[in-house]
Amino acid sequence: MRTRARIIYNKTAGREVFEGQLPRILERLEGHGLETSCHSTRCPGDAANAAEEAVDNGFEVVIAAGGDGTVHEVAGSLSRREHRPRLGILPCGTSNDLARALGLPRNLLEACDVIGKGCTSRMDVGKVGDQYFVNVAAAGVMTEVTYEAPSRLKTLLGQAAYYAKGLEKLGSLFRPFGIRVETPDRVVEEEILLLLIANSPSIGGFDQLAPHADISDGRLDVLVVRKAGLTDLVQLVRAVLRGEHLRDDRILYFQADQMVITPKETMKLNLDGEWGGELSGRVEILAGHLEVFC
Ligand SMILES: Nc1ncnc2c1ncn2[C@@H]1O[C@H](COP(=O)(O)OP(=O)(O)OP(=O)(O)O)[C@@H](O)[C@H]1O
Repeated sequence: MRTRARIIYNKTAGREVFEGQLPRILERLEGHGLETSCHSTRCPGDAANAAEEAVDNGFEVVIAAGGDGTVHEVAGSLSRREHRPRLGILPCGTSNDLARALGLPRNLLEACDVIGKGCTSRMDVGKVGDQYFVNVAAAGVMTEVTYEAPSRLKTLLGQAAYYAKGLEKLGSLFRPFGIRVETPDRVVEEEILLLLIANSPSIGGFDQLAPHADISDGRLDVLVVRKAGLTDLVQLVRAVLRGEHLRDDRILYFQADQMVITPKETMKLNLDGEWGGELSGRVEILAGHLEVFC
């Protein structure tokens, strides 16, 4: 019996290279003994619905082809279910943070081979309220930029779109916000600029922003940038690029498997680069929740 796989692809992701390669991708997966069928997403949110349908229809493998936004939607739908098909990823987005954390090849045919060879491992999934994330939950400075950079602009300009949108918002970017983060072994209560709760080390194209984050360690890595001025931030970005930011007093970094977040004002939550509602409530890690080809 051939394994039934459903490919859910976002043709608007990254540099829109996926559809042109689709015949070769299908051929490659079929060559590995997979019986494949496809769904092209029609709009934001459609990948989540398509993944729900794939589970209902008994597919054993669901392949997310796109960037982190597409993987976020697919992984979220799988994570909600009791019976969870294996997750494959064909990275064709702009940042592809999760694919990089998993060490997947950027070449789509080679990524098909990873799925075809059938080697998998268990991956942790983060949960905030009733929503899921695979890379990062974030709030504060710069995080609003990612979901406000329209996907067409991101496709055309790649990473530059984030920065273009960031510059446009400079005025409001550096406003600190009060927050309380309570984990089983600490309480952080102060004014901060940025909160990152990371499951993987690569975030927004920065490879080592949360350097100790591991997709399968059953823990979340919390990186807090304390209230700081523009000059401090410039120094911090330099420290990030040198991989020295964890030694900086303006940064707090710790690990936890659960926490309760209470912001002092309404804050937007960004999940894997997508709009995630309002920040607050319980955040936890679901250890080994998804089986992923890697
Ligand atoms: N047919 C579509 N038209 C417009 N937007 C879509 C469509 N299908 C999906 N989307 C949305 O496109 C957005 C971007 O997708 P995705 O994250 O996969 O690519 P990316 O932004 O290029 O990559 P990355 O997140 O890795 O930087 C997501 O918010 C997704 O919901």
